[in-house]
Amino acid sequence: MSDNKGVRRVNEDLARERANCSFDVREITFLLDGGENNTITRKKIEDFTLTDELLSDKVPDECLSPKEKYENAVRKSCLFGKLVKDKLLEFGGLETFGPNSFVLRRIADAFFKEISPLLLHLGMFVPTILGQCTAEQQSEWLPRALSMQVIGTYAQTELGHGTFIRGLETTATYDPETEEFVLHSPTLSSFKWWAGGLGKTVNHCIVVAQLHTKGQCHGTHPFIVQIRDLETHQPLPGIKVGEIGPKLGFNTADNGFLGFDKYRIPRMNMMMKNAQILKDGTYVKLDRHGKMTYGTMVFIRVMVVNEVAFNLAKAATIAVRYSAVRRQSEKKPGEPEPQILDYVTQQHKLFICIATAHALQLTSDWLWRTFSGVVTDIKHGKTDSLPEFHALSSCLKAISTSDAALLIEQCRHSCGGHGYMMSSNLPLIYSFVTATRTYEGDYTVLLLQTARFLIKAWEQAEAGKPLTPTVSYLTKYFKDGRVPWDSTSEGIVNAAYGVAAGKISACVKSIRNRVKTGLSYEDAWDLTTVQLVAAAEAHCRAVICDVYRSEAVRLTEKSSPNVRAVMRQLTTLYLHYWALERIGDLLRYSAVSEEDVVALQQKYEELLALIRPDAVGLVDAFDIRDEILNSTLGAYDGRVYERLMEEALKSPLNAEPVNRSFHMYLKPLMQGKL
Ligand SMILES: CCCCC/C=C\C/C=C\C/C=C\C/C=C\C/C=C\CCCCC(=O)SCCNC(=O)CCNC(=O)[C@H](O)C(C)(C)COP(=O)(O)OP(=O)(O)OC[C@H]1O[C@@H](n2cnc3c(N)ncnc32)[C@H](O)[C@@H]1OP(=O)(O)O
Ligand SMILES: Cc1cc2nc3c(=O)[nH]c(=O)nc-3n(C[C@H](O)[C@H](O)[C@H](O)COP(=O)(O)OP(=O)(O)OC[C@H]3O[C@@H](n4cnc5c(N)ncnc54)[C@H](O)[C@@H]3O)c2cc1C
Repeated sequence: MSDNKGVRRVNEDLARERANCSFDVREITFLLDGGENNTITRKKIEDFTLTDELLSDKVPDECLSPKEKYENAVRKSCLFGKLVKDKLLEFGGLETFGPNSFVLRRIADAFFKEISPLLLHLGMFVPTILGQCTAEQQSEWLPRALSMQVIGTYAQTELGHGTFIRGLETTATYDPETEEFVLHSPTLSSFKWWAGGLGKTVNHCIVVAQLHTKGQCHGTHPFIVQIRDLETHQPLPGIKVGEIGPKLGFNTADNGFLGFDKYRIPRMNMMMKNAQILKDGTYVKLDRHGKMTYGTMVFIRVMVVNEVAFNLAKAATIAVRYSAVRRQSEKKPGEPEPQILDYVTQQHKLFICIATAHALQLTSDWLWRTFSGVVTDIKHGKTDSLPEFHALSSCLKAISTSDAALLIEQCRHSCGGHGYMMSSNLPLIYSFVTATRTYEGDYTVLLLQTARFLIKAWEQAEAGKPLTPTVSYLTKYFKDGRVPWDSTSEGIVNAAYGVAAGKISACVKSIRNRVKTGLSYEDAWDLTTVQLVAAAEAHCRAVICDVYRSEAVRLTEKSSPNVRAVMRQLTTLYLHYWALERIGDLLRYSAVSEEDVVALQQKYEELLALIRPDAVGLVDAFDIRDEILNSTLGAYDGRVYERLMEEALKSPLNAEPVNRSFHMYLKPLMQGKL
């Protein structure tokens, strides 16, 4: 596939797709990056970080032993960390939580096929110091953490409890004699379990423990705990720490366990922004809201929406490019084999992935802006917006991770057998994203948190009280009756809100009817949880549809007509896809008719045909470099078969023509001598 100057040519089908694309790809890249300047900065950062010297791996990661994989990930984390520290100042400094942190997080995928053992340090340890420490504590810990003298993680979950934080068993008992806390793990189930980097990498850790002072328990609080010697890295006396073993993914993250045997830490190692222990052991609560210590979890939930949007964009890029290169079967006897992208079923599998990646990216940008507003409010002592934001971030985290995991798996299905190859990168992308559905709050648990808020909002609507923005639709749909049907995009968004309102109303009725039969409210709630989860899902879907549609319109106001057209096609496709997926709900809660359903299906199929010529251009617009995609099937040049063979030849099993097992086992078996 090289021309006579040694320049690698692009696969002809891909080249033709690009020549036929109706819009300027860069325009959509700028929209997704949040402006041309962001794209320029991103590309500069990519150029200086993605060097062959740092990235080259002689043996594919997946062919290494678990120990070698981990060591390689540590080596690369350190090289990457140093590079970032040395060079990033040129780009305005290490804004750990600014736009550059998203860029860095994405570039990190080129270094770590799975995950960096230092991710939790930057992703959770540093943010928790920022969110939970006083200014004085920050000035002690932040410089040491940012310069990587102190490397940390976040250890909340225990062997026995993850979801139910109030059930955590690790204790931190204050001793006024020595002005220290005594950390203790009273049971096996109280051992910390899961924290990333804990197994072998970190020397410090944020530990969430039940605070006891003056004979009273004040619930869970966060503490900074040194667990390893800074010189020798040996666990300190009183600390039992190790790695938890192989997992579906995250295998380079050295997730760990940790137990304490009456281990002492100074009083000031309690993170004291929201509560304090005075020297004499007096407990002072500063958090009027009550859940401010859960702040890091809210921050990560916001970040995760962005994470999964990007990972879905990666999977869609791989699957769409591969589908343009791959030819299979014949549509009519004797005709040449078509590109598999020409099968309408393939378009149905893949175009929703592109649209969802856009929907989640724009929703994530909007959520991030909303979050910034909430953080500013909190800085000014206002916590009124927190319940709504907790409900919103909980459901968006749940739905975005669940949608992304399902669609990434769909991308793998759409690549047939080759999608099952590790070298396609689809299995690793899936294993990473499917974990997001669980960590930082399980899917069902978070939707039930949102449902709690929705039921309260319904009761407020009933009482004629004003509602906060994301639930204000409940006032409009409060009265019983079906939502009028209108097949415009705006009409579909309204119907989605109508469905959510109908489902919330049904939950309220169900709980009340159950209470009338003599059940307690808790039991009535519990029996209604299947409906409550569905109501929270419907609410979240309506929010995503609404935000995606309105943000896409706003962002493309000044775009070229062709970009506006294709962006409109994608949003309309998303809305039609979900209307058809939830057609039972629409028939129940809206005035949609049988003819309307037929029209929805027809329009959906027309949209697939309209988007088809631009599909490759749309995934090119994600502008994900080959080093980050890490995929034999998805590289820009489309050299799919060549790359598959090149990677296969790197397998250690191909290093020798005959494996020793032949002489040890097969030959004796063949000769009846075993
Ligand atoms: C080197 C290379 C790297 C380069 C990288 C460069 C930069 C990096 C930068 C960024 C990184 C970006 C992203 C990181 C991405 C990925 C991270 C990777 C891995 C992450 C690992 C995951 C870590 C974890 O999982 S940590 C553990 C998380 N655990 C949980 O989430 C537990 C879930 N459980 C809960 O949240 C709660 O227990 C609960 C279910 C909510 C119940 O709580 P409880 O206290 O029991 O509640 P209670 O019933 O008493 O009261 C409920 C009441 O409280 C309100 N509430 C609950 N939570 C909150 C909240 N968070 N905020 C506000 N209010 C809250 C709730 O609404 C109820 O109110 P009411 O009574 O109804 O009024
Ligand atoms: C890859 C990965 C990395 C992680 N990293 C970290 C880390 O760095 N630090 C850390 O502290 N933790 C970490 N965790 C732990 C993670 O946060 C928890 O696993 C997660 O919060 C779920 O809690 P759990 O495991 O206790 O699940 P459980 O709560 O036991 O859930 C099991 C099932 O029970 C259901 N369930 C539980 N409670 C309810 C309820 N009230 N109502 C209805 N259904 C319910 C759930 O829906 C689920 O189906 C990580 C986990 C993973 C998978």
